[in-house]
Amino acid sequence: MPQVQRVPMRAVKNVVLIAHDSRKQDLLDWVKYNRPVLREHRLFATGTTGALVQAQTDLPVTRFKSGPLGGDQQVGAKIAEGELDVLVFFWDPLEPQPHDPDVKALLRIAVLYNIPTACNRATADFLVASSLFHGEYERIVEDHAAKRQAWLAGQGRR
Ligand SMILES: O=C(CO)COP(=O)(O)O
Repeated sequence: MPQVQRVPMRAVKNVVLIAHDSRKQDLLDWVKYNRPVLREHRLFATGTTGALVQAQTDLPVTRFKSGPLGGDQQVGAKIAEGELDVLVFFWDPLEPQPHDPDVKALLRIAVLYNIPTACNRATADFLVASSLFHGEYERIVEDHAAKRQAWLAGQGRR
């Protein structure tokens, strides 16, 4: 079984924003509403989503290619390299996409690397309100990791 590398956590998160066309307005509304929190982090996006975020907010965004042109695959590769921390991906649940295999691959990689992933506004709201975006998550998780390590040692395991 291949091992997934655990990457050190960053306090300033690298957040990637992606939305399919029918959900772009939803994502833009969410970004505008949460601008005060998001401006404290680094934003990334697929091509068209990123262009819209840049045009409608003053938030700096690092853009990958457009999703259908390989952008989802670029994002997946960055996750595998430990360079992205949070995925906000408002994908379209009603229409098939020409690049559906890329969408599935990206969602798979996000699960594999334990990336907090929001696919709708309710979940995105929970993430942005959570300790993840406010610098507390690292401490909570490190505490948990230390306790688990001690328990494993007590069991004679590593
Ligand atoms: O297709 C996408 C994600 O699968 C999004 O790509 P765009 O941001 O370029 O529209």
